[in-house]
Amino acid sequence: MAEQELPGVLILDIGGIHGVLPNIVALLQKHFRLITMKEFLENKKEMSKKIQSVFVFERRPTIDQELLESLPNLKVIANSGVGVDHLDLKMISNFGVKVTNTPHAVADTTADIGMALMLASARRLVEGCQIVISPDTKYFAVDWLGVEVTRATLGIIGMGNIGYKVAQRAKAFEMKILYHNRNQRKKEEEQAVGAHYCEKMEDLLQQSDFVMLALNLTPETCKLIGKRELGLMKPTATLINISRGAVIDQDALVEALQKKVIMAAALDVTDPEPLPRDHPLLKLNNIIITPHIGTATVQAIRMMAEEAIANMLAVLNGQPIPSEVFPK
Ligand SMILES: O=CC(=O)O
Repeated sequence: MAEQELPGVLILDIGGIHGVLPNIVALLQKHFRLITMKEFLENKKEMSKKIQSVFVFERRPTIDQELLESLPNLKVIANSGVGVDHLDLKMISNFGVKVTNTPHAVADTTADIGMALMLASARRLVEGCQIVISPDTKYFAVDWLGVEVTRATLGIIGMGNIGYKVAQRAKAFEMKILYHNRNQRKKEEEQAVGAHYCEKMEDLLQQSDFVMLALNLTPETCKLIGKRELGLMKPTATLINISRGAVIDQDALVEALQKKVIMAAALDVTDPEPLPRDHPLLKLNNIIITPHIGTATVQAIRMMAEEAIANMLAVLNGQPIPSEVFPK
């Protein structure tokens, strides 16, 4: 097919820290005529007609009413990543545009970060590194005792693709696995990993040594974990978040960590991202925070692009769409 016949995809500007990575560009270019935001803004009249898809990478470009109004031939917004809380699904669907995501590409890599945070927090890895590089190092391991992950109880809130991958890994650590899902019990997954279903989230919170949040952010799950929920957790427990920052009431978390209501927290996500430098969470020593790197691997980024491309092609060719996301 000649290049000019390929369907147009709007992407971020190439290059720069937030640009689309070159290997992803190469993958997209096999199927699409790529139109950067810069090109689009410089020549809106011509470009707007060509654009049939938008490739959303790291939550950009921002999809607002103005952009949708300027793209008359837009058919699909392909989000690279599973969480679509940054997209107004209802508004987009009112424009007759479909939204897709990449739930399969992100599951292993995000579960790995969940395990990494759990292990790093339990075994105080970050403090350990700091001791080693500190000029007045004292190598007294007894001053830095951690807790064991092996055979501890893990409570997973949100047994979707990612939660299940966490459970598979936890099984290898001989953990007792509890899970809570707001809507659906997952009997097959339960059996495969030997997990126990907690109909009430409260039961999971009370029994777990590690609570891992792996659920979507929706209006219903916003601030799901607040003062009351933190108060139900064991004082020796750790809260791990690989979902979205806003599922935790962060003020309540600060207080719980300051007052040792729970032992520690390990977060890959916060609200906002990044946190302001003077945020109280950054002043605590019983917390680990990473900069939303759940899917930041060479392999995952590539798989997300492949999954997004498959979604876009399916929509444009009128075929069954592998991962469509619907407004609630
Ligand atoms: O945050 C990562 C994702 O939504 O996949």
